[in-house]
Amino acid sequence: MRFSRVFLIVMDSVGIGEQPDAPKFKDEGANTLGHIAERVENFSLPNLAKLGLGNIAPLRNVPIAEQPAAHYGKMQEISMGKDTSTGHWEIMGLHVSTPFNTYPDGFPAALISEFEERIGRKVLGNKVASGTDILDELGPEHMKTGAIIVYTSADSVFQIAAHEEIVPLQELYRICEIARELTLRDEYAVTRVIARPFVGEPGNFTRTSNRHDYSVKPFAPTVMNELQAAGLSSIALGKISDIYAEEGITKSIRTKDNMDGVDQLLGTIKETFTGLSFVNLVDFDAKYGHRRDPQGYGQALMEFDARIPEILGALKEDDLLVITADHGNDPVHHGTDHTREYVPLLVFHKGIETGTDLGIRETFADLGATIADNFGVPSPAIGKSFLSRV
Ligand SMILES: O=P(O)(O)O[C@H]1O[C@H](CO)[C@@H](O)[C@H]1O
Ligand SMILES: [Mn+2]
Ligand SMILES: [Mn+2]
Repeated sequence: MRFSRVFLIVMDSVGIGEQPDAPKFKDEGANTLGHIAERVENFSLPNLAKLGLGNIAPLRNVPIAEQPAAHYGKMQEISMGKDTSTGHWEIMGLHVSTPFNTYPDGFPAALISEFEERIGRKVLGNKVASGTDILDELGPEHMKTGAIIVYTSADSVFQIAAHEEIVPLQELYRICEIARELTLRDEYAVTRVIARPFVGEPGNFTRTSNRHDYSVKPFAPTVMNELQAAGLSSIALGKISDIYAEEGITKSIRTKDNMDGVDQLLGTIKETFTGLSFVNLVDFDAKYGHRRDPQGYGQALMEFDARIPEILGALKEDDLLVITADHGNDPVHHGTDHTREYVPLLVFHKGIETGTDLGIRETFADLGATIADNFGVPSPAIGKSFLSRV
């Protein structure tokens, strides 16, 4: 069957157990969904369970559906990275075979001093840190001196934190553009610069939704470029337009949080178009995974689960819904970084009587290949379409 519209939900960081190559990433034993299900009291995901989530892997309180309403499986990432860009790019058909540059010891002194000169402010931090811990540590000094906070992580990110009342947003964005320009040079090759504005008082800082990401462009056309070139819609909701650096996108809408992401997706279901509507729900990752907060993560999953009936009810006969993720972020794992995990795959449309097992997909790109197949646009270089099994 061919579908007029594909609705793709990436639950950011909702992994479903370690991949065979997890030890290479120091992620043996990681299991985002599994550990949340074990740890969180009164955990249940009744609607995702009906779709077949419990058929993918054993999850406490998520029963195996006898007649799953969706096709189900899990996907393996083949790219050499476990960051958001790598995961999303692979979903849309790119194999990231050279890992992005990371900066476990902070950025080179030459880069920082050139940056300081260009922006007319000093830099604090310049190290690997959790984005909330570093505010507690350096926020007060930042407020006193006006020096900005620069930090990174296990990902290829140059993150810039500043208080909205000390560095006005427009200035922070300008500073980020300068950082973007400098770090695009081959010698640095940083994937993303991220503005991390915050508000509040020492000891009580909160980050605002004025976060903004400046990503490098995907190194080759993705399935979304092909959709756009074929005159189809490729609608980006939430962080999607940042992740693909506006490439292959016909319309984009930013979102405030997960529930707004679901609202915006429902908004596009009610519109008339042919093509893709693609949302990233980032709260799972940013608010709970990196914060190592299994309770909060569990609640966020349950809140999302509660919206599933609304989404299914709004779909038309020739719509396809796909729910997946981009990497893991096990909130009980060591450190505060992503984890190398399989991602769940749930594929729903109204005509399914009993969902079938799509197995372990060898690459996330099987999804991009399926979308390309459905719309009759050129297939990506990697990935096998599972459209005939849908
Ligand atoms: O600790 P915070 O600031 O949330 O940062 C996290 O968010 C970054 C971008 O997704 C990741 O690389 C990780 O560092
Ligand atoms: Mn992510
Ligand atoms: Mn993350």
